[in-house]
Amino acid sequence: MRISELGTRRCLESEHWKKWLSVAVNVVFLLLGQGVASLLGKFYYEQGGNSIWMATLVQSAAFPILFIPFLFFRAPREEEPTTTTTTTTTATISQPSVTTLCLIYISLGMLIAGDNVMFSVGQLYLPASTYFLLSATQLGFNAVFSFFINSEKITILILNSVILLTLSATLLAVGEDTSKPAGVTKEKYAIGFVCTIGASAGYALVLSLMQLAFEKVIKKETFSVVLDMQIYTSIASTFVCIIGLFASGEWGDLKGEMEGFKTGNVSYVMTLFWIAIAWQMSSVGMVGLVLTVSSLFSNFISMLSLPLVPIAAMVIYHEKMNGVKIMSVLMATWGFVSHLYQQYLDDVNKSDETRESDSIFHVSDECT
Ligand SMILES: Nc1nc2[nH]cnc2c(=O)[nH]1
Repeated sequence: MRISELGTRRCLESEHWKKWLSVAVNVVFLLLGQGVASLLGKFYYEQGGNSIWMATLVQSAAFPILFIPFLFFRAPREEEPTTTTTTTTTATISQPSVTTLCLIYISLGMLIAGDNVMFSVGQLYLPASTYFLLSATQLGFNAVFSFFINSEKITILILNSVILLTLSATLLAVGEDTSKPAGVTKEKYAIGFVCTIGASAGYALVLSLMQLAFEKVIKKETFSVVLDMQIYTSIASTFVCIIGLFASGEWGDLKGEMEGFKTGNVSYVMTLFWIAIAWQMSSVGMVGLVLTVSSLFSNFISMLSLPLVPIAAMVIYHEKMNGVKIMSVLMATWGFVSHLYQQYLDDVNKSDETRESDSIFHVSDECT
């Protein structure tokens, strides 16, 4: 083996480990962020919070905290097209125009705002059991969108993991509170029902479109691309929420909501503040996983946080785990391992293909 070939192989291996490390970090961000946001979101509603637009606004409004990593990881914008070198050819990857990027960020941001508002309505109007049941459709929607929009192969392992996690989320509904939240009329219940299905489909659509934008337009795999996507879509989404907050008249009720909050004013502000931070953390993980793995995997990890919440409640509040919840956690774990194993097989296949193409000595940007 030539020394240069050995160097390239080592470099490819190090890229491979970097990818898996980045996947692990994104999984932790998404699980932790989504878990904390869900627990605190529940607390907000239980303590007397009932502003749909405020609950939606906090899902995107803390984007300015991302300016800190943005300054460190910002890649200088290339003026020239990026070139990828092989020994035989020099491929040119053209950069998308600013107009194209703006259109992508604004439309995704508006879709995200729509999803978030439906997500908040569902949580406010539905009992936990119905909410879990309906949210369980999220992965099914994503499998369909991934197939049609992202041309993903739905293998037996992926299908197995989708079915297991859907069942796991469905099981969580058993034994949960089935009574309508106080003050929820039949009409509001129906609205909550439709909105939760809409949010499940909307979230899956957003993730698949984001993957499409990364693969077909942005064509780069860096942390700065994740930050760009998260910051710019959050700006658009926050803008929509502020309009909604004023247009709905909820703005005028916020003072009363804060004063009526059972644990006090400071607790009200702190709850919203930490919900907002947790959503940013979760969203960075969510976008990062769409970029490094796929929209389906990202949605899968979002859903995984559902059965993990009872475990967190057991550790933090010493709540009892019943048999059904244990089953739900075991199914989710099996589904997770199944999905991860598919990723591993895909990775091995990719490495084999790269090795084969070593004969024409293809070298990625980082390894030249
Ligand atoms: N519908 C929906 N919206 C979200 N926003 C952030 N996470 C989720 C999720 O799991 N489902």
